[in-house]
Amino acid sequence: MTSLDLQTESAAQSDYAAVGGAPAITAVVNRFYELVLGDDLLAKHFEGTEMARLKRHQVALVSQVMGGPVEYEGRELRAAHANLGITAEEFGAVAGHLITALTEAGVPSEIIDRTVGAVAATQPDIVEVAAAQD
Ligand code: HEM
Repeated sequence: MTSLDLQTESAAQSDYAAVGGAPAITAVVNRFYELVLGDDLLAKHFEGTEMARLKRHQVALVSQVMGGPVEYEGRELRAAHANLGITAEEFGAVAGHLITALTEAGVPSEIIDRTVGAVAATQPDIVEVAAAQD
């Protein structure tokens, strides 16, 4: 197979398939929450959250964003994050942990860019506290 064949093949498959499907995305999401819960800025938001359910929803959401045959059926993101008082800084920290988890898993940077771009677009639904104006 020539390198051109390889390119054509990879362009034709979804990011979901390219990174290794459900097992790979589940591993990334597990690592992502390890990083989030280990971050003092963020951990307080997850006290009392049922993490198994949250991870299931997050796997479905990331899988869908990556073009996988999985449909996210959790709550609307705006409703799920209402009244949590999430700041722009916290949102940025969470996005950073997602980038770290994807990078550690060896996901190619262009797929990381697409995935994080889609996740970043959810910011208006999730952030309730604008960045400090100083
Ligand atoms: C970066 C973009 C984010 C995405 C794509 C995202 C996605 C999700 C999803 C899919 C759920 C599950 C909704 C459901 O249970 O139906 C959820 C719940 C939750 N998220 Fe996020 N989230 C993001 C950012 C954040 C941030 C920045 C925080 C706080 C630091 C946060 C805190 C939470 C909490 C505490 C819950 C559980 C709410 C509950 O069950 O009561 N999320 N999120």
